[in-house]
Amino acid sequence: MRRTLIAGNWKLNGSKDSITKLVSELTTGISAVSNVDVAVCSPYIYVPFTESLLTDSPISLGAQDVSMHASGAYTGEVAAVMLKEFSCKYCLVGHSERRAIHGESDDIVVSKFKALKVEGLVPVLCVGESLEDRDQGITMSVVEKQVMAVINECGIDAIDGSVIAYEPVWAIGTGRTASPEQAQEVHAGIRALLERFNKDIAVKTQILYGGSMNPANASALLAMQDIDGGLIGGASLKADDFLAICQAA
Ligand SMILES: O=C[C@H](O)COP(=O)(O)O
Repeated sequence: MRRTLIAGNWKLNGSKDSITKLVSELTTGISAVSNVDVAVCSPYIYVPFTESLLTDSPISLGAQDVSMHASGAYTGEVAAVMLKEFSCKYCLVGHSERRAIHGESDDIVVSKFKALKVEGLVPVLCVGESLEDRDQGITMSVVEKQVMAVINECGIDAIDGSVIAYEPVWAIGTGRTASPEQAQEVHAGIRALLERFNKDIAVKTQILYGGSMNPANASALLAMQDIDGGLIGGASLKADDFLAICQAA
């Protein structure tokens, strides 16, 4: 049986003060949550600070991005081995904001995915279609292409121990959520794709939904058969909302 994972993506938000308050509220409230894996993905600069605040907490730490390189003359980059040194368990790769704003291609996403696997971090591979893609009826082929980029280069075994997050671009930060049925259809499609290569890995892999998930819609989304958790943006910045989503799971 797959465990549920609720991961907060703080994006470019926070300060020492606000993170101290948020993590304090989360670590207090998390005792009421059971049978759910919970993680927060901090901005790089606050990773060590967040690590110290999470000491002895069941909440795992994650990062939002990683360099495809292990070391060297890559100004401004942060390597997977560095994230590991500060207890990051998870790291996002291929978030739509990085694909769209920073021009990250599938090739770059795959290289980052590989860099994380080398260091034993859990990549959270983000995939999803734009509104235009959905209107053209090509949602599944867009998502399959993004997942296949990793399988073609790294092999299906690399998906084992990784997480996939389906995030329709049109639902991110817009308040517009995919309906549970729309999300389930894509999640089932992703699982069917994995199953073509390896049934066990398909059954084991956690597939998260992301895109305006909040306390009001979380239960219905998380009740769907192939939705194994959430990647939460805006609502992860408010402890009450994030904890309510964890409880809904
Ligand atoms: O990584 C999180 C997603 O981009 C969802 O963000 P959101 O919950 O603010 O829509």
